[in-house]
Amino acid sequence: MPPTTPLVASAFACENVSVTYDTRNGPLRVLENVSFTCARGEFVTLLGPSGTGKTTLLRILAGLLPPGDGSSVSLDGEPLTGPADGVALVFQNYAASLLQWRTVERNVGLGLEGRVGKAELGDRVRAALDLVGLDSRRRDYPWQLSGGMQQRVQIARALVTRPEVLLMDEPFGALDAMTKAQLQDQLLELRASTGATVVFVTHDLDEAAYLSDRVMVLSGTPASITAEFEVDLPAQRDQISTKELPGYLSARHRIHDAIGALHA
Ligand SMILES: Nc1ncnc2c1ncn2[C@@H]1O[C@H](COP(=O)(O)OP(=O)(O)OP(=O)(O)O)[C@@H](O)[C@H]1O
Repeated sequence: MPPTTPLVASAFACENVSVTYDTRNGPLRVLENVSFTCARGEFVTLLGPSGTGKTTLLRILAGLLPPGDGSSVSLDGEPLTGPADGVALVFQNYAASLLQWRTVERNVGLGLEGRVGKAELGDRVRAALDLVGLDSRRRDYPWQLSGGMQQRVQIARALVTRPEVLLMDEPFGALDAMTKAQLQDQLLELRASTGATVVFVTHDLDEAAYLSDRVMVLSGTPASITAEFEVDLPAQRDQISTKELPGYLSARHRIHDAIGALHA
């Protein structure tokens, strides 16, 4: 019998990821036997109380932190041994992530400088800025932009590398509700047009229900995945009508119950 091939290949496969930090007060076990796979093109959200290890897990997926002994993490079937090509990170703190003395276009082009010719660099930077609606502001400096615009610059900087995977750590956490909703929709459009895999960290359960294909709740000390479910919604989402669908309400309830159970 021929070997069975999965319908959708895994982007990430994590097995028994455990992390212990050395701290002044001795070893701190943060993650314990975290195992999951994430399919290519999937939008997976990590949710959980502050300090449970969501950023730690994202840093492992980014290849910035080695998984502990006995753990394995692979990307597209290859063991992850460091930062991989095709993986981009977006942080919550856009102001600290952008170089304030460089123009918007020179911030966006940073990761490509010296790697592609000048003409290609210019074209790709403009295309990325166009995707986030900021081409007209390319000669401005970050400090001349609103918070939402600065976050879009950070997203453009990730997109310019044409990532297959976007790792996003509370990217909209510091934004007002309207800007947040706009950027959520832009992210869904970008993801639909690029087919990128997204691993997204948030504290916002509405955001998790609206954006995700799957939600994983991380909790405990040390933390593990204590709840996980699919979000049953059409790929095309809308801030008003999607939030009236039974699939959205049910996802919201389930996340609420999973988080609520943590405080019981
Ligand atoms: N480099 C480090 N050295 C020592 N301890 C660390 C380090 N990085 C994180 N920690 C600790 O590990 C735990 C998990 O931190 P992490 O930032 O991964 O949590 P989080 O779930 O992302 O938190 P939040 O939701 O507040 O951003 C915390 O107790 C934190 O203090």
